Amino acid sequence: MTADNKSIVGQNLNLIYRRAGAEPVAALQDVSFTIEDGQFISLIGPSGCGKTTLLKIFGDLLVPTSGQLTINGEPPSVLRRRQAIGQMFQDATLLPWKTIGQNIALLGEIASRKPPPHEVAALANMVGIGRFIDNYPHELSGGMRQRAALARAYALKPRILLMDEPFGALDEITREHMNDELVRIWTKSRLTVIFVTHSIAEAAYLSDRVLVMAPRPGRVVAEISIDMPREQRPAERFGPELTRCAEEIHHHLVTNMQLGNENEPA
Ligand SMILES: Nc1ncnc2c1ncn2[C@@H]1O[C@H](COP(=O)(O)OP(=O)(O)OP(=O)(O)O)[C@@H](O)[C@H]1O
Repeated sequence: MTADNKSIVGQNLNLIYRRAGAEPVAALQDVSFTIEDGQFISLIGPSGCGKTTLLKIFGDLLVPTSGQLTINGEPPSVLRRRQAIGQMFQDATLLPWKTIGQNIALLGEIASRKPPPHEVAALANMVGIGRFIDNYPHELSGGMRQRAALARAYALKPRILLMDEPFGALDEITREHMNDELVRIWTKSRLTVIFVTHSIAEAAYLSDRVLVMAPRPGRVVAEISIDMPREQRPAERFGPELTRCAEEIHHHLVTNMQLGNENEPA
């Protein structure tokens, strides 16, 4: 595995949570991968396998106990200081007293790079909520609030976008629609996406590559490439090729499943 400046490289990442009076938890053990710049990667695995922990290492919110992560040749801390890491969560986390436009501009404003109104309007249009720029979050549906959160993340022009189950709270059809919207927007920008999901179908549909994880200790047990061209996927959502990929993901999840107690030491 070689580190170059056009990829994200994780080398033997270990993360142990330690708390006084409690058994240490091996949240990640020897996790290694190479992700090409501009790829769409999903992390999937049962609860407690370390997906959020890994995402936090990408976002420089946690430092690995040992091992190294470099993003385009630099540690996550450098990208974070440059505001080059965008984030999106299951909850849109919009400020309720600010309009959608103000929410989209918020992170830029905090970073002293407040986007001008035409840029905010372009971002809102990009995610399909241009008409709602002066509305407040409570006036929008869950899917529309997630669109606003996506525009807010894009406002900083990040190189990498970390998404932690962003569509997990949406109904199935809205989620499918948001998947297509995300692909449409991502295809134009081609930033690197690390996407955490519990949905096998979503992982197979969205990704260039899926990292399947298993718990106790948290580790990557399989990497599955999805080679189907993007433009074919909407018509092939339930077709044989994506179904075969979903079955492969399912196989690795089930094979590595440990029916254990979350309270057991790793
Ligand atoms: N701050 C912490 N202190 C101690 N243990 C923690 C801490 N955060 C997470 N853990 C433990 O580390 C392991 C991995 O947690 P993590 O949240 O990364 O898993 P996950 O795959 O994202 O789970 P989920 O799908 O439920 O969100 C779990 O056993 C969890 O209980």
